[in-house]
This record gives sequence, structure tokens and C-alpha cells, in this order.
Amino acid sequence: MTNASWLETMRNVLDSYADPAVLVDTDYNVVVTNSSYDFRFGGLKENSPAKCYFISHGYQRPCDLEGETCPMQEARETRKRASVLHIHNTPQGKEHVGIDTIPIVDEEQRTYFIEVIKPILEVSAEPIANKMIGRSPAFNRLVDLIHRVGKTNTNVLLIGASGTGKELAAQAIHSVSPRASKPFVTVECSGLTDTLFESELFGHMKGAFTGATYNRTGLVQSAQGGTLFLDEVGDVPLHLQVKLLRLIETKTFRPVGDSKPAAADFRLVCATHKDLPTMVERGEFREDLYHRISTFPISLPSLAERREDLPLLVQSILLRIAGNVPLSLTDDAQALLSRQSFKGNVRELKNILERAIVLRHDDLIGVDVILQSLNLLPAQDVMRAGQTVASHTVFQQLAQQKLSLDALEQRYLEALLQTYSDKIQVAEIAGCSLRTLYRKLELVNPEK
Ligand SMILES: Nc1ncnc2c1ncn2[C@@H]1O[C@H](COP(=O)(O)OP(=O)(O)OP(=O)(O)O)[C@@H](O)[C@H]1O
Repeated sequence: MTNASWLETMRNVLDSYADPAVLVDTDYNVVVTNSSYDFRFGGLKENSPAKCYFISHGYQRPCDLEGETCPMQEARETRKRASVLHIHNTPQGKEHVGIDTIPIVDEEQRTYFIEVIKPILEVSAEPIANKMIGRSPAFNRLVDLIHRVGKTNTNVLLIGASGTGKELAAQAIHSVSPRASKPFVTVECSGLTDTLFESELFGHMKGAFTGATYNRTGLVQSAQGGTLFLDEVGDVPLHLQVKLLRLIETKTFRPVGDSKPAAADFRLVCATHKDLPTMVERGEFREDLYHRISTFPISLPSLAERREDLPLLVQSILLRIAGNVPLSLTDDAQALLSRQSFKGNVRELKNILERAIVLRHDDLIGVDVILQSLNLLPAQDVMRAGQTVASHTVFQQLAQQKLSLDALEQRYLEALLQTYSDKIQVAEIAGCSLRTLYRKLELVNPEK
């Protein structure tokens, strides 16, 4: 078979994939594309380099030289299928894609690679209102794990501080799973009492207890065929944990007042902001239950760990809250936000922006509005924000005076002396010896 006819055959092979797929040679040239690729990405452009790294990323050299993993390298070394997550440039903007690379050899023993490109539509690298947003390395690692585990039936435990997006991640796991067309049901485990726990989860029969005037379907039944998401699983009281364990182990449950057990069919995803291993050590959480639910633990990065995503998140949240109004932040306002510590993560950012939208003068939100939004925070946070704000304005004023570092140092030492007349204390605060302090002050004011 000539090379041309082999490539023709490969086009037919690639067309058997529903997802976009390409054939790449060892020199990184894309030599064949399938119909799905042509439809989604517009096919190969004439007179434009057909190197995979240029087409997908705009790079001038292979991905591994640009600090990204190259799936071809791994497939070449192992001679097996390799999977990676990348962000590709596409006509729709930047997109997260899962790439499966399979090595293949032609009749003349030349190696090629089939790359199947699966767009991950549950997340977005562009500002879109209703998706899980991000493109930082920490976020991409999370997406990779979600994408890999999503396709299985494995129990997942999402661990992360409040507001890091655990519920969104649970929904994304459900959406990439084979159960996506079935229900996603959330159980809020905080504040569940004994009676509520059983009747909420398992449902009840009419007449099972006073006030049970109708048959009620429980959440486990509602999640049939889909995903059951136990939010704040660390809040389930110890004495109820055994009931949860029984449900997970036997995959059966009995509605309150019913004599017959029913079969449950759900994929389990749990979330917690608590340190479950320590709770296990303290006897506050059952060890057997912990091992059952944590088959595949995923830690969600805090907003501080993915600060690069802040501008993107700001745009998406503004879009989400204000819909069609084209809101944006001035550079100063964005810079002020990026200095916040965001203990409440994306939820805190969302609240600040929601307040800013209410307080704004026009569609370009300035630093004054963000300051005001921060100052509406409760007392402890006000102090934190206030410190940032105060230092921000003082330093900005100094910057406008174009002070040199020496002049700034002298002014600061003078201010310290005015505030604390004890020179020893001033030297201590300034982190220098008394002699240095005298020397520096003499420089400022020789008659001292
Ligand atoms: N990556 C993200 N992109 C866009 N919005 C996000 C992202 N992560 C979180 N959010 C938003 O932040 C808010 C909090 O997210 P979510 O409820 O999923 O967090 P959580 O970790 O489950 O919080 P908690 O533990 O307090 O229940 C939601 O409004 C959610 O839409």
C-alpha cells in the first residue's frame, strides 16, 4: 500500500471516532484529520504550519519544551496509549481537552500517533457564566482528576475549604460519567437529625409515624441510576454513620415503615471541609466509613493556590451576576482584589463582586467601589481588608511623590521616632542596631 492510500485508510479509521481525532507523525506534523475534527476545529489551514503544537497552542516548539506534558513522548517511550489534559486554542477560544494518544506503525515500520481529542465541556478556560472556570496549573490538575475518575464508578471524596467549588466539582464528575443522563441528588448532611436522616434519605410510608400522611420518596431512591452527593459528610453524627455505612456496603435501604428493603443504584460522591483522618483518630468518624467513601480522594485548590485564575473568575462572575451588562474592573480594582487572602475562596470573591455591582457608579468598577465592598465585611475581615486598603493608599500616595528608597527610609524612621520616642524601641522595630539608627538619622538631620 502506498503512503497516500495508507493515509486514506487512516482517514477512514479516524472517522470511526465520534470525537475529533488526528494522525500525527514523529515530527509533530498533523497528516490526517477526521470529519469531527474538521467540523469542530475547521480542518487544517493551507500555507500554515501543520505542527500539532502550533495548531493547538500557537507554540513554535513542542509542548514539552514549553513546560507542558507531550502525550506523544510518553506514547513513544511506553509504546502504549497515553492520556493528558491540555488547554487548546480553538475557534471557540481556549478549551480544556482530554487527549488520548495511541502509537501506530505503518507497513514500512514508520511510527505515527492517533490523537483523539475529547473536549471537556463541564469546565471552561474562558469567562462563561455557568461553568467551573479556571486555567491555572492547580485547576488543570483538578480537571484531569475529575475527568479520569468521572468515567468510572469509583467513590470520590472531595476535600477542600468552604467555597472552593466542591459542589461544582461533584456536578462535573456526574456530568462526565456514564450516569450523566440520570439524576444528580445532593444530601446536605449538616444538621441531619435521626428522624430526618432516615426519612430524607430512605423515604417513608404513609402512616409510618405521626404526620406521615403520604408516601415519601427518599433521596437515595431519587438518585436511582445517577449520583448521590453527600455534602459535608463529616457532619453526619457518629451514631448515624453506621446507617450510612450499611447503605454504601449493601446498596440496599428500607423506607421508614416499609418491611421490604429496596435496591439502591447510585454512584457516591462525598465532600468535606473537615480533617476526616484526625476525626477518625479522635473517634469522631468511623474508620470503616472513611475508607469506604475515600476510595478516590481529590483535594480542591484554594483560591490562593490558583491566583492566576482570579481575572478569569472575576469576568465570569460579573457575567453570571449582571447578565448582559458589560461590567469590568479597573486595573487598580483588580490589583486590590488580587491582594486579598480570600479565606472564603470563590464564594467570598463572588460576594465582594455582588456588593460591588450594587455599589458601582458605572460599568467600569473602580478601586473605590471595591474598597467599599470590602469594608462591608464583618468586623474581623474589615481589619484584614482595612490593613490592605490603608497600606495600598499610603504607598500609592508615596508612589505619586516618586520618593527614592533612601528618602522613604528616612521618612519612615522620622515617623517611628515621632510615634515611639524611645530610640532603642525604634531601632528594634526598624530591625537595625542603635548605631545604625543614629547614623541614618544623622544623615537626615546632622544636628541630632
Ligand atoms: N472554579 C469555579 N468557577 C466558577 N465558579 C466557582 C468555581 N468554584 C466555585 N465557584 C462558585 O463559588 C461558589 C461556591 O462553590 P461551591 O458551593 O461549589 O463550593 P463548596 O466548596 O461546595 O462550598 P461549601 O463547602 O461552603 O459548601 C458557588 O457560587 C460556585 O458557583
